[in-house]
Amino acid sequence: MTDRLRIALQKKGRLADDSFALLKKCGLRFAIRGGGLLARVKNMPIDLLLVRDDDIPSFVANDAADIGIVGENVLVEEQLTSQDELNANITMRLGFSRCKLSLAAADTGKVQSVTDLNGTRIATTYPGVLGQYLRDNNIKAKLVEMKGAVELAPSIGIAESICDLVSSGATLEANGLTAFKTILESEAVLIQSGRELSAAKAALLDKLMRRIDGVIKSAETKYIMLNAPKDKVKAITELLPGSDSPTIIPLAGSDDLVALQAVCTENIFWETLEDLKALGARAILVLPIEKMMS
Ligand SMILES: Nc1ncnc2c1ncn2[C@@H]1O[C@H](COP(=O)(O)OP(=O)(O)OP(=O)(O)O)[C@@H](O)[C@H]1O
Ligand SMILES: O=P(O)(O)OC[C@H]1O[C@H](OP(=O)(O)OP(=O)(O)O)[C@H](O)[C@@H]1O
Ligand SMILES: [Mg+2]
Repeated sequence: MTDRLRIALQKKGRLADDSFALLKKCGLRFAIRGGGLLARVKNMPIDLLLVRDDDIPSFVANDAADIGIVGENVLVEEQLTSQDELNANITMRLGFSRCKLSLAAADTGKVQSVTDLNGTRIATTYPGVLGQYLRDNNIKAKLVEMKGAVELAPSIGIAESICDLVSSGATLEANGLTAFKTILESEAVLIQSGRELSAAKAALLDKLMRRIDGVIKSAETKYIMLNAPKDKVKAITELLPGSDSPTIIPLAGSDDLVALQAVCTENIFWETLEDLKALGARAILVLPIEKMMS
């Protein structure tokens, strides 16, 4: 096999754009064109394999790709349904494409909670995860497997409830359904097999993972600058999320005010700014951080 690191990515769909954006923020230069199934990264020995998301775990497990980006839901489903043990595991959580795999039913139907599921039919595209949940909870129900549009199942009379992905809840609402139990929480994950990589690929993967880590951290991290009364510095510092040692600088021409600057590793909400202001902080600036490496 070549010494270029091969990354399997979803070609088109809910994961695709965020996966491409993440790699671009890590400094990879590539262009995704119409029908291409393989994209070469111009400035690093990396190839991108562009495929359906369902194929990503098995491609990684079978050495068609070194790593992949896929929804945790798809990985777990493949782990539970593949004939042999799937040689693909999570190396890193990526924090985007967050969704839940939930059980849902119509408000007016006979299924309102988990205890009503015995003897009913549940429509799903996740027979592996749902089957495992039912076995673990000793529930006997019939699975109706569908390839998509699962939310339609109750209204067309082929199931009393469904088990499908929920994010905003808009699709459930549009179909008159309400979720009553989450059985899996999911986000995009970086996956890898247990096979050893060549030294060159391992070093490249290490570098890529450090950059991904930096991109994820910097997305949440902010730099805050403000002027504060000297006697309120301690109270103000305690309000700053995820910041332990701010820089304090004297302000020219002022004995009672100082400038305070700090890196906050968590999001700063409007409420925090209002609380800072109430403590006497002024000229508050919150700035994004483009890159970070610790
Ligand atoms: N509404 C949603 N909000 C956020 N993430 C979602 C949502 N729906 C799905 N996802 C995540 O994105 C992944 C891909 O979803 P998508 O709908 O693009 O899959 P697909 O139709 O199976 O695509 P493919 O054509 O690649 O097989 C899902 O497996 C899940 O992890
Ligand atoms: O809670 P919501 O924000 O409404 O999202 C949930 C919907 O999103 C996904 O489908 P998608 O729109 O990707 O369509 P598909 O299943 O046909 O690919 C999922 O299968 C749900 O139907
Ligand atoms: Mg798919």
